[in-house]
Amino acid sequence: MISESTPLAAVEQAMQALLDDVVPLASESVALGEATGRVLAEAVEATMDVPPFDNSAMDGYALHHSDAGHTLPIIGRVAAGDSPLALERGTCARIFTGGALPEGADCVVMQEKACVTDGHATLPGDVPEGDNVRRRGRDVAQGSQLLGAGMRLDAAALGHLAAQGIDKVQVRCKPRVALLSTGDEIIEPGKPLASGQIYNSNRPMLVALLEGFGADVIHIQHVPDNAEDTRRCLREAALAADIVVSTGGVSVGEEDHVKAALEALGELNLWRLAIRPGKPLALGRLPGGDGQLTRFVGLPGNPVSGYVGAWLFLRPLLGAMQGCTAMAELPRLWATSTFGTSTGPRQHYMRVRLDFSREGIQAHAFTDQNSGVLSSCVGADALAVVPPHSQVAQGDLLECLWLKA
Ligand SMILES: Nc1nc2c(c(=O)[nH]1)N[C@H]1C(S)=C(S)[C@@H](COP(=O)(O)OP(=O)(O)OC[C@H]3O[C@@H](n4cnc5c(N)ncnc54)[C@H](O)[C@@H]3O)O[C@H]1N2
Ligand code: MOO
Repeated sequence: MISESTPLAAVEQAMQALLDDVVPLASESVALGEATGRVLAEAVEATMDVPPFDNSAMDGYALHHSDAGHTLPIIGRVAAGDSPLALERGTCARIFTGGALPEGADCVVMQEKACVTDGHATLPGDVPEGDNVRRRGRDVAQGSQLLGAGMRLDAAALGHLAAQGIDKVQVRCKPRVALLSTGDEIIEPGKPLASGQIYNSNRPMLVALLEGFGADVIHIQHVPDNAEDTRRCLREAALAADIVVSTGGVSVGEEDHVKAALEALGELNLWRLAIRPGKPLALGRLPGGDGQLTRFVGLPGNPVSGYVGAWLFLRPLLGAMQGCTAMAELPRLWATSTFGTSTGPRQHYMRVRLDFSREGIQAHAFTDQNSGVLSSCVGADALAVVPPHSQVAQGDLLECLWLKA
């Protein structure tokens, strides 16, 4: 039984509880145009050479290198898309960038270096074999692995697939996420605020983060601050989702019902972490619709706690469900601190802006690091990790988790 007297858990324990038993979701075939950010479910093998034929890298004249230094008759013309022609020794062909190299030619002289009169080109001497020629298979060799399983498809990877003529890819299904906002004080933007109420800043922020991590946010709901509604909303949310994420209501006050609802409906695996911000994080499982257990991540209500918690916990969980190992950890870099600070028992994830220069990287902390101050996340490049019970002085090296990956 996890209670207020249970010592605060470390991040490593939370990661274990979070990722325990997670297996990648099923896969589906999607059109290449819809595949940005999706994760490959299987490796893709190259079925053809790229480029598929030797071709010219320049607009100019194709010849055999042994004919360099001579004046040659121009016997043909090859634009990109034309079928290749054949060249006899002692002749050359007009060729354009991307045009198929004629049989018998082995180099291209760019037009700026040729002198053309009366259908003849005078070409410079000493043109090496292969000059300005893009060889067949130089980029990709048929039979080689084009992309590995678990790769998140970015712009270059999509281009690489298209160059093979591929128009559909087998990718992991998007994890379906239900997002609940708890709190009687929380009002949606666009509606008037009564006194004591605040706008729901967590919702659009988390939808954007979740979608950026590859999720399909299928269910969004507001949860009133009472035990019965909290149980009902959690139960309903878990039916169709792979993950239920909630914000708020997870601390120790009598208006905080999430932990108790989770314990009543499913299981609480971990509660309260030695981190700042985000101490009252709750991890567990809820009964899903198909007899499976749906993962539950209860983020604290403070917007900065939600923001940091999403990067630290939701990103690796969504990565694991999509079979993407690159999402398991945020990229780390080391930066020189421009500030001093000290920590108590909780590891501090400070929002910093990084300056890159020839001298190295400098980390500037946002002045107010309180977990209610969302402006500390706006424009933050990284989270500087300050371990528990430690001191940081100006000039010290700080480990930073890069948020722009
Ligand atoms: N006696 C104690 N009190 C608190 C403790 C503690 O250990 N002992 N922990 C504090 C810490 S640390 C945090 S973090 C907060 C988190 O509490 P909850 O997760 O229960 O969150 P709420 O109380 O519901 O909300 C906290 C704060 O955030 C605002 N909020 C909530 N949802 C949203 C939203 N969707 N958009 C914008 N702002 C939101 C809410 O109004 C509160 O101001 O508990 C401390 N208390
Ligand atoms: O752990 Mo809480 O997020 O600091 O305010």
